[in-house]
Amino acid sequence: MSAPDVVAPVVQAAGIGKRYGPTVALHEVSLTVRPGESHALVGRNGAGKSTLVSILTGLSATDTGTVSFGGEPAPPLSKQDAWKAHVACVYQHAMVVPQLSVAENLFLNRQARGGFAIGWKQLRRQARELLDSWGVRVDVDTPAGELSVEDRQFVEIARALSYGARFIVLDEPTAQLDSQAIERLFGRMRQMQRNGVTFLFISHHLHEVYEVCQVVTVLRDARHVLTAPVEQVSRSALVDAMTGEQGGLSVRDAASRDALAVDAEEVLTADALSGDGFHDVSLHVRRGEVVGLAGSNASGKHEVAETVYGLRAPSAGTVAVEGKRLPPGDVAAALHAGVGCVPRDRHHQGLVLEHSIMDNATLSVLDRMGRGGFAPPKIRRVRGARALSGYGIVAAGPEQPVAGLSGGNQQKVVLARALESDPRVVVLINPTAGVDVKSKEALLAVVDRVRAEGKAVLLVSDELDDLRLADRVLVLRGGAVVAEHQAGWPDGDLVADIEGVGLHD
Ligand SMILES: Nc1ncnc2c1ncn2[C@@H]1O[C@H](COP(=O)(O)OP(=O)(O)OP(=O)(O)O)[C@@H](O)[C@H]1O
Repeated sequence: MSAPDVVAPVVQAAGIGKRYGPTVALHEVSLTVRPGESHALVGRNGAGKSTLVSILTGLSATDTGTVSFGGEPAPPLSKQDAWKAHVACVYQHAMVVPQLSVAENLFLNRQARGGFAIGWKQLRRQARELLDSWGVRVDVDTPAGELSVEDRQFVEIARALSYGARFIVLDEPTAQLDSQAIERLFGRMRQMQRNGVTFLFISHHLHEVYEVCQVVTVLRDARHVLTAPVEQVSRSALVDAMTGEQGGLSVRDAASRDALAVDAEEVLTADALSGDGFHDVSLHVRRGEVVGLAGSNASGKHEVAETVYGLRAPSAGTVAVEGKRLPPGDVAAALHAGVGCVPRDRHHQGLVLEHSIMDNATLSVLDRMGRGGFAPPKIRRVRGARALSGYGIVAAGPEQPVAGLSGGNQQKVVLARALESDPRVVVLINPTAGVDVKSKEALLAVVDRVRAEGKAVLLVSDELDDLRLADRVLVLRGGAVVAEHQAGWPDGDLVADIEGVGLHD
């Protein structure tokens, strides 16, 4: 027998099937993850990745098939502590109690184990020892809600390890991290891998799969289509496996478009804006122009965009649409003045999860569609159906609650909603977050169309592919605009400005 067969897989799922009503989320899916590897799980939005993870982590039951850990059958779903000893998933969204300290989050509900209570001093010491032992440098007294996304993820990983799990699922862990934080995460993953931790890594950024994983599994339309060492699968073969088509990807570059009309009038004016995390930022966006904002997460780019669409009030400066000043910090007024937005956090600012696609897609335009803010269901249904086809949303129909959509499909609903009101200014914050490579193309084509219609677009993104659409990109660092690049910029120049390093440093 060869060596790999001797060691039982960390996890083995065989013949997994799962339905949600009429939707087949998984059909006869199998997955084997070997100890010590970082195993990528990729697929288009709605392919079944999150559903598989919920089964592998004991959150939902399978309809068919089995799961085993280290060759032993998985515990019954009622024994959640036993699952925790095998596996944990770190999600994009925090699974910590924000008001409680890091130490409390780490040892919550475990203080009285074994019949004796642990004192606070001991709890803090244990927390510190745990974090130290995995090289996580976070103050244990910090309220968890104040942690950066990066630190919160490390704390959640450490918590999982403290339960004895050596198999960690990372569900789109890089989605909210800037490039430096991503490098730190990957460094930490490699280090933990050397210490016997196995990862299942979900990402829509395929280059990350090549950077940090050794094996990749592809799901497509609820089915397993491929498992192979990453060095045996080219990027285009991976995209083909995900889409079931041949032909790779194409993203348009703003540099290839006709130049803006010289007399295109200014639609969005932000004048000498200052606020929490930024100062003296001015923006002038004309009809049919896409202006990109780039920078690290601490650069202030999100805060500037959120001030433009009224989520934050500036401490100084003004925002105007077609010369009319907007009242500060008033989202509703910005919306009425013609500002549509894709917010940073779709769960808290973007969607009403328990409502249907058609309700969410028409949310911001209700007052224009019918008396008293209630659109007739027929109109909502038609518009919902239009959103499904126009944005390639995978769903049972316009009446499906948004909560039952995959993450990427939820993001498409947010974009549909932002544009439904036919705004003059569109503020997009990470519009392709969580969106699969192929859908990304379609969404970026929407941005191109919006520009052609003469809207002014402010596009905040961490992704160079997204920023390629911009006629010019402003780079923020330390809350101020430090550089401006016209379309056609070389990647290296933009990245150097974002990171604040000279190209030849
Ligand atoms: N709670 C639910 N109710 C109804 N349908 C659901 C539910 N959860 C998932 N689905 C459906 O199951 C299918 C698989 O979804 P899943 O979330 O596993 O996809 P995914 O691969 O994780 O996608 P993404 O990359 O967009 O996160 C989708 O068609 C989705 O709409």
